[in-house]
Amino acid sequence: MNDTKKLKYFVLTGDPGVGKTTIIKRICECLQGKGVKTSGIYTEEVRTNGIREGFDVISLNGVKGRLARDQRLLSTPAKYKVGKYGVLIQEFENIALPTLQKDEDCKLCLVIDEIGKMEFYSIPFKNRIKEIFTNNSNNFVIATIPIRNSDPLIELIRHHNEAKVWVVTRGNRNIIYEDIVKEIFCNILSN
Ligand SMILES: Nc1ncnc2c1ncn2[C@@H]1O[C@H](COP(=O)(O)OP(=O)(O)OP(=O)(O)O)[C@@H](O)[C@H]1O
Repeated sequence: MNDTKKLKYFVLTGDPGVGKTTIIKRICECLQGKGVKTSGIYTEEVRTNGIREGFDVISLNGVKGRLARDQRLLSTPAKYKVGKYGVLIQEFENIALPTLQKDEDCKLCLVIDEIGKMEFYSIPFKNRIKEIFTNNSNNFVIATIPIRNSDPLIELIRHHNEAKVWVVTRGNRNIIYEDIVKEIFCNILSN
């Protein structure tokens, strides 16, 4: 029997640093090139002389802020930490939240790379994610989630009946892009 399930959520997971953000950027370029409206965020490692200092959050329209930094680089200790990194919630929210506004008038593709422990220290962000994955909007979503079991909301996303999840590996990261794009267009065009 054919699987005719309608998909709204296109989710990537995989080990840290395997290439998820790189794939999402390619997908966004492709969607934008075909006239699909996109909005959202990427997160990226920040390294100096090869040493990881933290992570930035970058909106699709190029506005950048800090998501987390090595505590030793912060003048004021952060309230929330993940490993050695202090999470800069306000800076993250300033960039991320405006990009994830409701937009019911058109077929918008929201891009959320990533939905994880650091980001969930922001309650407004977590609430918005919950809303995105539990309401009935027109929006499509491309998101990344951690490979390991974590927050119940992340597990809801992983097992959502309107989601397809791809596990990115070093073996498939150069070819998986085509399958994801095909699936997205199949669902966007048939909606
Ligand atoms: N297909 C690829 N071939 C070679 N190098 C790659 C490929 N994809 C990504 N990389 C490199 O691997 C590094 C990590 O890539 P990327 O940030 O996309 O991974 P990620 O899974 O999103 O990481 P994170 O878990 O930190 O979010 C980058 O330096 C990137 O240039």
